[in-house]
Amino acid sequence: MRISLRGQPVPEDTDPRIIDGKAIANALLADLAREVAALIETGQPVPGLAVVLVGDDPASQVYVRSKARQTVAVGMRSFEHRLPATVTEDALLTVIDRLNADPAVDGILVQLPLPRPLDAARILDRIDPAKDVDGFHVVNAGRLSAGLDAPVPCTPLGCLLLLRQAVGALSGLHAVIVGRSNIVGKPLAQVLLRENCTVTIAHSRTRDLAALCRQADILVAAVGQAGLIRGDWVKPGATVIDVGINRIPTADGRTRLVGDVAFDEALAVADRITPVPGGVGPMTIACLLRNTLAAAAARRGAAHGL
Ligand SMILES: NC(=O)C1=CN([C@@H]2O[C@H](COP(=O)(O)OP(=O)(O)OC[C@H]3O[C@@H](n4cnc5c(N)ncnc54)[C@H](OP(=O)(O)O)[C@@H]3O)[C@@H](O)[C@H]2O)C=CC1
Ligand SMILES: Nc1nc(=O)c2c([nH]1)NC[C@@H]1CN(c3ccc(C(=O)N[C@@H](CCC(=O)O)C(=O)O)cc3)C=[N+]21
Repeated sequence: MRISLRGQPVPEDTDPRIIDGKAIANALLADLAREVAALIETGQPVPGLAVVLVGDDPASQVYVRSKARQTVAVGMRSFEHRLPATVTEDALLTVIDRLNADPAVDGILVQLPLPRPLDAARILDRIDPAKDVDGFHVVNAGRLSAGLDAPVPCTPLGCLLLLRQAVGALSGLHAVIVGRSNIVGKPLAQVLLRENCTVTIAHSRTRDLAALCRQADILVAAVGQAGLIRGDWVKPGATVIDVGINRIPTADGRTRLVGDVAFDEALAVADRITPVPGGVGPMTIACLLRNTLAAAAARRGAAHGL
């Protein structure tokens, strides 16, 4: 057993190459709780986050519950709106209009994916951009890509904060992002460009993905395919950020969560790597609450220290 400087035994599974997203998220949540308390102490109303869940997708229900619990834990108000999968687009838009007009609501999140045939783009674009804590509104996405002030979508922001801790200065590094969705790949590319990385975005039509990945100083996987990225796709010394969340069956008939990266293989080659679970996932929720506090402070015209 290893012994730390303070004389405490170090658990066998703390490998300094594994980026502890859970611990970094908890530190961010503790900062947020202090900031929320300070805001309330100045006599300002308690910040509030509304989450809209349509349908009964079990994974979405787990996330929404976890978001509500953590919202309350940092001292904010949580409003949950559950609607049946059969809700009409007009009825859903009416709910958004009500939340836009509600002074107790600082942030609005519509959980994705939405059941068919609801048009996600039309619904997201109805959210008041000032309350768009996901940063998915077309105006906010446009502002981010134009280099203007905008809320950074939660998962890309979480990746950035992990990279700053793990790598430090990012300028000049080659980042390869596998995945080009509007919620992860594209906004993360904007964020890393802003950090002066050289950014390559890969997707399902990319030729010789393995050779491309091997050029990456920072390799981000946001695909949704368990173990797609193999150890020999990773450049020695690279930092690997695994955004993927895949539930795979185990031998005993249960399921377990894995990322898009073959973790043990990549750990043997990479300098630093995020695990799944306990990597990007917890950061996503902490960043959602950070964006909510920022929206609340902006709506109140108050400065905040984050
Ligand atoms: N940890 C977290 O907080 C979050 C995790 N996730 C997880 O991240 C993953 C990605 O999510 P999301 O961005 O919404 O997914 P999407 O399904 O919207 O996008 C997946 C992307 O991966 C690309 N792709 C698919 N197959 C391959 C392949 N074989 N080779 C290269 N590229 C491929 C697709 O390419 P093309 O565009 O050509 O189809 C697409 O651009 C999922 O596992 C999701 O659960 C998502 C959000 C938050
Ligand atoms: N409007 C919207 N905004 C989102 O940000 C959004 C969304 N819709 N739809 C779904 C995806 C996915 N997502 C995750 C959040 C937390 C974890 C998370 O906390 N994961 C834990 C494990 C949780 C578990 O055990 O299932 C971890 O990785 O350690 C994962 C994934 C946010 N998303």
